Amino acid sequence: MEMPFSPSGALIKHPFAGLLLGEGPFRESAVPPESGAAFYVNTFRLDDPLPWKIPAALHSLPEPEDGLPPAPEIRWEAPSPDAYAQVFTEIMGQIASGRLVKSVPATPQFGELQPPHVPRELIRRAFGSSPSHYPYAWWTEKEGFCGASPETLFHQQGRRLTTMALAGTARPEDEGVFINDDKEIREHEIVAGSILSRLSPCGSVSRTPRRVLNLGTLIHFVTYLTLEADRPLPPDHWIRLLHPTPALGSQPRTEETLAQLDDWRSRLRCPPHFGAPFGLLLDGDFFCLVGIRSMYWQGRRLALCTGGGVVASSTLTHEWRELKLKRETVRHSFHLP
Ligand SMILES: C=C(O[C@H]1C=CC=C(C(=O)O)[C@@H]1O)C(=O)O
Repeated sequence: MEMPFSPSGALIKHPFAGLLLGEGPFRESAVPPESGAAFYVNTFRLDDPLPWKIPAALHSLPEPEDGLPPAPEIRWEAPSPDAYAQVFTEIMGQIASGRLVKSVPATPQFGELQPPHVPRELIRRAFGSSPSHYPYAWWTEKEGFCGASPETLFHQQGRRLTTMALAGTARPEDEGVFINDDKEIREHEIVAGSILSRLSPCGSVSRTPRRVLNLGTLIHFVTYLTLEADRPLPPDHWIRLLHPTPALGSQPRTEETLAQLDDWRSRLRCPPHFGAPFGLLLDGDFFCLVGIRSMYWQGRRLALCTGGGVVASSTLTHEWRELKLKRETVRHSFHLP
């Protein structure tokens, strides 16, 4: 497939409809359209007043053929552990004082894409990732982002909402100890329990037992949850109810803990869209990803951002290694060295 792409666009892989490309220019709206297609693009803080982006045209793209052009050269800078170590210490202090149970600091590695390549070429490289990943992208002429996320915030079909708790990370070869690791189990159960308690007042909820999701280069714990809602509610309601789950946000989630996380993220220079909901509304069906495993760009400057859950038993070295492991996974999903 030739690389499109229109000067502005959006792309997502939908579980049933496949790979869909929205071509700009987009009409922006505070509310979703009654019918047709609209992308939902917002920041982690949900501060875009017009998050519904209605494309000029929507195209279905064929499954990617094999074969990619050689990888573009990217000059990566070594990520600096100092700011991360400082934030980690502050989070552990908040946990020790009982004000916080969990938080998810996220930090980027910066790089410079070398000419003649442009970052939009990266989008095509994320298409061919495994069936457990959903490629997504959003771009204008000057900036954009692209990733392949294994995490859905929810999929809304009528009154049914399917969602997941995805948290707890290890290398696939460590699965034997991972499944017995109290810290990873606790990190996961904080997320699953929080989603369950947010959804329970809204209807009848069921959850699967915790299991291991193998993504090839990483494993996670995953729990799937399904809600049959008592009444139909618009996508924005569910976005605000669920985002951020403690897989990306702080537990407990209060104005104060959200503001604190915002401060940590900006000190770590985390891109504003990292971990935000990214979705597609298609005639009443709304599929929404959590925007992780991604790269962000302005001009040729790139940021590859990753985060990881911090709980009472976390250690700095372990967390720093996990961020590195996740960055390697992102590079792998973009077929980059
Ligand atoms: C925040 C990220 O991952 C989340 C999803 C799965 C496992 C996670 C973890 O174990 O910390 C994170 O909650 C990321 O990849 O940047």
